[in-house]
Amino acid sequence: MLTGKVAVITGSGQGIGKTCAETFLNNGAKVCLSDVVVDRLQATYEEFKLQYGAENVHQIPCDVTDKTQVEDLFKGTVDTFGAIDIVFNNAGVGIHEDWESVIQINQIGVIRCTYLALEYMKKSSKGPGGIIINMASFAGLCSSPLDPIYASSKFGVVGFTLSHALHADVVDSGVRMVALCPTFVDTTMIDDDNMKYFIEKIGVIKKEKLAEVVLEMVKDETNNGKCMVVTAQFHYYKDDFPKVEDVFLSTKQS
Ligand SMILES: NC(=O)c1ccc[n+]([C@@H]2O[C@H](COP(=O)([O-])OP(=O)(O)OC[C@H]3O[C@@H](n4cnc5c(N)ncnc54)[C@H](O)[C@@H]3O)[C@@H](O)[C@H]2O)c1
Ligand SMILES: CCCCC/C=C\C=C\[C@H](O)C/C=C\C/C=C\CCCC(=O)O
Repeated sequence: MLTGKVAVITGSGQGIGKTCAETFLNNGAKVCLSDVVVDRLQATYEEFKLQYGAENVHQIPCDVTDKTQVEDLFKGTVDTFGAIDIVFNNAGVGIHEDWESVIQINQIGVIRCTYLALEYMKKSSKGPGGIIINMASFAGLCSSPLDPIYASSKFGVVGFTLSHALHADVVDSGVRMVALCPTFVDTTMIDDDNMKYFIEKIGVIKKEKLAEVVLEMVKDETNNGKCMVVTAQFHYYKDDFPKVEDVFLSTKQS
């Protein structure tokens, strides 16, 4: 159970973010919903307020590319619920005509939210500690010619998360930092003819199943610096990323 815990989820007006919000609420957490699309956010907020009570759900519109809005998101959550224990940096876009905005939203947005959330969560700032889950993708672990920019943004999230988890600012902060790499999930993001071939080959993850894995990650207090891979068939922490000391220790001088 997550009773007494407070979660912030970016991009939670629909899709994976909305389903994870529902799973957290069902497990006793208070949730601050957030999205750049305000009418979608409002509709989800109204739905959850009826179902879970106004004391358990809050909404703050936020574009993760805007520093002031991200600051207002975390400050507003603490003002409303008293603290932040869980941040799910989920907001993202798929195939998009403007490649620079994909990097801005999917990669820089995650980095910005991580830095600002840490200020409210770390124990040295009298925060409660907790977990920051950064949404990447299986496309952040393999070459994906369908959309190299999307893949690049997600490789960036994996690299940042695994590296920042080991940074001096994080290791003693009481905050765990974890990356999430699902294959295709049943949201409108995958409504694209070019993806059909791959989807038929590897299948689709149900949002509800992915949300259960996210819940498992929240409850696992030993997962700092790990990367969770989720497929339609199984999920596991990928543990074969070399660490810098492994690379240097295994390098023979010629
Ligand atoms: N659906 C998949 O197959 C899949 C697989 C792996 C990873 N992902 C990732 O999961 C995340 C959620 O995707 P989804 O499938 O639920 O898609 P979705 O389109 O249903 O949801 C994404 C949400 O993010 C919001 N958003 C977009 N830009 C934003 C911004 N600048 N600021 C704040 N919010 C913004 C959207 O309004 C939307 O509500 C994304 O990061 C995506 O890359 C999706
Ligand atoms: C790589 C697909 C880019 C499309 C972006 C839109 C939606 C993304 C959804 C998921 O994040 C994709 C997840 C896993 C796909 C991984 C590999 C597929 C390889 C396809 C290719 O060869 O490009």
